[in-house]
Amino acid sequence: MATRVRPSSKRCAVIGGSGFLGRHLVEKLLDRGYAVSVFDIRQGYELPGVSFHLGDLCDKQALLSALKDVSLVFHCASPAPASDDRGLFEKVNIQGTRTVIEACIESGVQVKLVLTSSASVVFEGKDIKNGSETLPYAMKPIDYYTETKIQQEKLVLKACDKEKGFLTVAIRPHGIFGPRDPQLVPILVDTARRGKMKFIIGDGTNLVDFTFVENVVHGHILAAERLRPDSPICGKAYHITNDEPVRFWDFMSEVLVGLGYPAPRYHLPYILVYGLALLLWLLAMILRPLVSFKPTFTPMRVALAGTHHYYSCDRAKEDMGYKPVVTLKEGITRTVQSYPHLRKEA
Ligand SMILES: NC(=O)C1=CN([C@@H]2O[C@H](COP(=O)(O)OP(=O)(O)OC[C@H]3O[C@@H](n4cnc5c(N)ncnc54)[C@H](O)[C@@H]3O)[C@@H](O)[C@H]2O)C=CC1
Ligand SMILES: CC(C)CCC[C@@H](C)[C@H]1CC[C@H]2C3=C(CC[C@]12C)[C@@]1(C)CCC(=O)C[C@@H]1CC3
Repeated sequence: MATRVRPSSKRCAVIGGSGFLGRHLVEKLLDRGYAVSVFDIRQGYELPGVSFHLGDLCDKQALLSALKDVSLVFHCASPAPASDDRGLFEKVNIQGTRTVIEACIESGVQVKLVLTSSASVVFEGKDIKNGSETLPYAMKPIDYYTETKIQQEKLVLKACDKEKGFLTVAIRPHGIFGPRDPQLVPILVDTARRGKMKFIIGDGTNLVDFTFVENVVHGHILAAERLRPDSPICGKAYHITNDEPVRFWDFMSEVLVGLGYPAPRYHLPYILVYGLALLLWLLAMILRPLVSFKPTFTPMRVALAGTHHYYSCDRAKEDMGYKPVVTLKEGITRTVQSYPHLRKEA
């Protein structure tokens, strides 16, 4: 039988470390003196102190070699939420997460696993105001992404086992934004460039959480460093946001105007746009064998744009001393400045 080596506490692995959040997390971990192994299907960059292991998280052998001598694992890999490939979400988020758990348990004596979940696991397209972690999981998840994020979070929290020395925690961010984000700002600008950002869905007063990426990273590192057998955070989920709910359309307008595009002005009734988005989504499904088109206004995006959904961070404040490190205003300024290539040309 192979001898088990107690891993170095300053070596950690980031699964999905080539992605937007993953790379910000890797950079902060390096600053804090960790040596980092990145496991991802692609290598997005190079950094001193980081070793890359290319592979699919569904492949246990590949994972085991990346997790060698590692005592702390962050799992922030996922297919893009905009995908409609149900099979891929099930394979990566559910089967893949099972494989990650097995690999962690097999790889060491004491391993901590920090999962990036999502506050959307409780969102069903209806208003949520200051929602706490006691809200039940969505009974009717709004898309495959959310459906599989729920299963993923359940698997990770259930696997927490102090006896076996396997400790887990889930971080639930919402609406992550910041430099190098491949989704929010690029999709917004693309929609504006195609002349489709003229309308406000609903009355425009709905409050939403957007979270600057460095605050999400801060929440992950606090959780990792406080995850001990005697800590109250074992096996629990934590909302991590900017703790500054903002009107969805004010946030969008500030980013658009910051990049030189006009803010949306005309109002459309929520129910009308949601109905149209649903119809388009159904059409895209039916016609998929013949033509392939991806509607910009998906039912999920319309629901996110037209309802209140903001979450309480009280549990993270109490159990881990969480406090956002960058304000929303500062986060927006830094984000806008980081996208010179997306500015409207004069
Ligand atoms: N972006 C957002 O607003 C929010 C994101 N999240 C969660 O945060 C996490 C990180 O998201 P982002 O950084 O925005 O996404 P991203 O798409 O930039 O990064 C995901 C990374 O996972 C990797 N990956 C995908 N499938 C893989 C596989 N089978 N094996 C190994 N690596 C694989 C990708 O190559 C990519 O580098 C995800 O779990 C996502 O569900 C949660 C709440 C909000
Ligand atoms: C076309 C416009 C109506 C909206 C453009 C902006 C959107 C692309 C983003 C606004 C809120 C974002 C968001 C996510 C993705 C990008 C947005 C829809 C998530 C779905 C990403 C994954 C999650 O876990 C939850 C996020 C909620 C907010």
